Amino acid sequence: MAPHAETDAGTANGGGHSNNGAAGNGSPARPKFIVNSPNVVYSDSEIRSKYTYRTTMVTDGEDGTRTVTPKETVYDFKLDTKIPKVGVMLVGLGGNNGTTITAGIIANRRGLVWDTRNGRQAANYYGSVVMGSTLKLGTDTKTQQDVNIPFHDVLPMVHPNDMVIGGWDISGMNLADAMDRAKVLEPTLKGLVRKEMTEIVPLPSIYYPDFIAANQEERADNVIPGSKACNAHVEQIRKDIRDFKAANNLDKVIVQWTANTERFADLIDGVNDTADNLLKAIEAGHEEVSPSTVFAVACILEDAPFINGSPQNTFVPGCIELAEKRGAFIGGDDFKSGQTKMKSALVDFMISAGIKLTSIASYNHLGNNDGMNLSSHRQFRSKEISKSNVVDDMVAANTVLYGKDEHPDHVVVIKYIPAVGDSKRAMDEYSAEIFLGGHQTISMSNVCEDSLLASPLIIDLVVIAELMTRIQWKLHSAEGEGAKYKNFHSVLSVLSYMLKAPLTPPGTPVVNALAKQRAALANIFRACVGLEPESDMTLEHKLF
Ligand SMILES: NC(=O)c1ccc[n+]([C@@H]2O[C@H](COP(=O)([O-])OP(=O)(O)OC[C@H]3O[C@@H](n4cnc5c(N)ncnc54)[C@H](O)[C@@H]3O)[C@@H](O)[C@H]2O)c1
Ligand SMILES: O=P([O-])([O-])O[C@@H]1[C@@H](O)[C@H](O)[C@@H](O)[C@H](O)[C@@H]1O
Repeated sequence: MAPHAETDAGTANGGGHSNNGAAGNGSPARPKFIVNSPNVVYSDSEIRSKYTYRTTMVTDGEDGTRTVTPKETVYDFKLDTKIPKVGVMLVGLGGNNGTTITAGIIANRRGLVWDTRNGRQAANYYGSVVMGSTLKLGTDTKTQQDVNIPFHDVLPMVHPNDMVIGGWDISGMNLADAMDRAKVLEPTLKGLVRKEMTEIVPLPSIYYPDFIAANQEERADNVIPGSKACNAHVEQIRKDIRDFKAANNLDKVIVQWTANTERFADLIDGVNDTADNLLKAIEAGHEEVSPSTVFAVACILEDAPFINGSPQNTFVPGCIELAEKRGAFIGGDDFKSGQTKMKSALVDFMISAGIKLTSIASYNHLGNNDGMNLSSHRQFRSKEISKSNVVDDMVAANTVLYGKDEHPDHVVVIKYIPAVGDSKRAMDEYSAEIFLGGHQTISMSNVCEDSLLASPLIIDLVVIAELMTRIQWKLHSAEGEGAKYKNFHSVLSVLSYMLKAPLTPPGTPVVNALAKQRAALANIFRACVGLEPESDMTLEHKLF
């Protein structure tokens, strides 16, 4: 049966139209709700709020006493409500994730419906926290029931249907052929988007063979001359960003690395320890500067937010310092899509329930190109690190179960088995000690369609990173220079919910617990419109 003809945009799940009636054309978006508070002021182009941030400070006295003091800090937030026209440039556009998210946005934008063996399937954005989930706004005054709204409606955000997609790949294959190579999408859907996908050809990219597996060489037919870092590469990438922005009449460009996992770069004083040294190392063609770091530097210099969806240490200290100096935004590392997302939720539940997790055996096999790249040890090592560190904060927080430096055994295994393609098989075993010497073992099999789970995260990372560029803050009591509104720190740790190895501002703690990450996201956005964090205390249902 021929693929169903496209339907009106409004009929597909999740596809829908742009939000707030402002389709990324820079006009102010109509808020989905109005906060009735003296602390929130709306204008044609901004929402300003006064927000009291309440924390608790703990002081341990030398005599062993512990004093706990509530602390209040009053902030002013300013949100630019004009939704810009946003372009997304993917490094690795021709890969499984790149082709899948591109086809997915086309399908949603056009409201496509196609035949599958289970019947008709409408386009949707399931798996995107922004487009597929809700958050509690408050309590209905009449029914006393929770009022939940789409996450996307809490603040004016870019709609993925309005995003313009482009990018680079060392493989010059057009996206229709690359989509076939990826073997992720249903033929009926591919048939409906093939024409548009054929017209998208990745820009040539930089290729330094030593950083990815040798088995990737055969696809490297679309490369910019030069096999190590140089200023010309930085300038070419910057020009590509400017040209893409101009050609599509964009207000902003966000760049994401969804190219192959690189080996870790050695951290070398005098090379990548400071911003100046890193720029000099690139100019000198130092062989320890990776392609992903060159992309990051180019984006920082071009003031295009750069997000690393892979586990390598793109953000060497000099790169972070450069972003801080220039007030550019960066975020990473490594999309948290299936096996690790489940791990961070399960470990959070077990340890916070007082169950002493003693070992995690985390195995998976997959057969896509990512898996082939990871079959090379140095690239696997990057992934092993990001998949292994994801429980550290939860273990360290429970000193009842774990002594100093005590932690569960944790083994990560990834095997490449071409036959299963993108349909990764994850098998995990969690062992734990329970009451009175008992033991609990949880064995889990989790078939993760890798690209269909990871691609919606690309949307979340873009939408939230873009939103963060429109939020500024200052201390309410500040005067003089301090009274100027400032951006959030360059390192967008607010993106951690979508990432395995969250990058945080130097010296600040890493939070991997999934529920905490999501709560931080939701409550920061609530604060921008003067709303208290959702505490889930529901005293109104307990005190009457
Ligand atoms: N579930 C997931 O798919 C998932 C989850 C977490 C992280 N990741 C990471 O995301 C990345 C992409 O995953 P994928 O499944 O799409 O992999 P993929 O191998 O299908 O795609 C990677 C693409 O990057 C291209 N590439 C390699 N080096 C490049 C360079 N220097 N410049 C431009 N393009 C380059 C390759 O040609 C390929 O097309 C991988 O690093 C993977 O580890 C994926
Ligand atoms: O599912 P998850 O743990 O988030 O992460 C995935 C790994 O399990 C898989 O082995 C790897 O190939 C993917 O790139 C991704 O990193």
